[in-house]
Amino acid sequence: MATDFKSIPIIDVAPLLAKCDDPKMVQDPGVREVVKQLDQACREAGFFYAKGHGIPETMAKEVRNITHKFFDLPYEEKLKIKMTPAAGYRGYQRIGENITKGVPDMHEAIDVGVTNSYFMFYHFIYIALLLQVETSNAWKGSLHQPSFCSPEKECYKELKQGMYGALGKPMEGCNQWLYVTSVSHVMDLPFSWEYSVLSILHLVADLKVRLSFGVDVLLSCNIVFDRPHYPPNFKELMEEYISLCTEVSRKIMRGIALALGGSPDEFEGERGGDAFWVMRLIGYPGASTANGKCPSENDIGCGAHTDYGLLTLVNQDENITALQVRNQAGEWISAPPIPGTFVCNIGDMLKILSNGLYESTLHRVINKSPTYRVCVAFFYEPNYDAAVEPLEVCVRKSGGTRKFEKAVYGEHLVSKVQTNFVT
Ligand SMILES: O=C(O)CCC(=O)C(=O)O
Ligand SMILES: [Fe+2]
Repeated sequence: MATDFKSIPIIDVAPLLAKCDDPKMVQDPGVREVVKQLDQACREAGFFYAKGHGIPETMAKEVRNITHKFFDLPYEEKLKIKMTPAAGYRGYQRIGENITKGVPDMHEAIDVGVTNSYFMFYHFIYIALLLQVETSNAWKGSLHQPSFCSPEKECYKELKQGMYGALGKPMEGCNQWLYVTSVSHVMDLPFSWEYSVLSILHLVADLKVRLSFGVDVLLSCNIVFDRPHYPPNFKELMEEYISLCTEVSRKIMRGIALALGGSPDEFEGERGGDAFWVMRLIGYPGASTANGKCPSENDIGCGAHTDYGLLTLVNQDENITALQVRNQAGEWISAPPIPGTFVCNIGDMLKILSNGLYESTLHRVINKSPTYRVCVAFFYEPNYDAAVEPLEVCVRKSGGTRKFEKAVYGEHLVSKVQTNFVT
């Protein structure tokens, strides 16, 4: 339950992170202190700054810099990976395309995926499959929405076709990111024989598909083949960043499990052992003071909302205060950037699991500065098919009444994504 907090606490999570896979972690005085602070912050604000998380500030900054570079690309380039329902809600959303409570948000965004180590292998399989297509008409349909997913780690964690049946269907799709398939993109990368050979093979496969199926397939091939020019080294950086954020989140969640009075692995196994995650790069244009107009409360970068899952790590641009968190009295409390920290907040699923002991607090973004602001938000979620309900220990602690029905995380995500996205 949120209170009338006036500022957001800063927690040094280093002692927790150092010991959190130690079977004796519960007895460690450093861990206990962090757990106590987490409990207070999650009860009172639902928000805290995490310092001592171990992800170097140089890396966090590089991630933001590269995000700036992506949004600096010409609009036509960014549109090449436009987000659509058919693409499993992955890709680029232009300004105003994200909707919060019926109002278009003044931000642009991309949900990012990056190539994993099986990248080359998948590509060769892909090419081989494409070269076979002319022999089977059945491939026509699947080419429109490729039935095998791209070899990326997903912006939304990868959901393979059929993985969760009807529940997973809306989020299936290839992340429209870092598909190193066009010569133009290859030119952006340091020279490598592998990429060059791959690129030529892709072109051959593409040509063969076009000859076989004509214009209809040509369109879908363009979706696959025509990628924007990405800033170089994006892949390696994001891959590493995502894996570090996943690990930091898992460890903080072990502390939060203790804070709720559970065992450290409360959010593992069927609840979060295969945690879904989403990485969202967001760009908020600077407030325009042109034609004498003052930046107003109407220029909402992102309308008041709660996050959907367990824990969010927000990596925000330096020197611009734009994120605001609502306290119980309805006041908006600023969460200015503090170098070396993540702003962390709990999501709807943790609110349910904690039986309301912890709040998923409303927050919003208003960029009143004239400078373009980026934020890289990493959302750590339960397993996609997790049935989430209040933990017994939390029901007991909160007077014995269950305050929430069981919710399936994937359903919650899909309903949110579908209402937040305008086609
Ligand atoms: O831009 C920010 O600081 C936060 C963005 C946010 O709240 C979100 O994407 O859920
Ligand atoms: Fe949020």
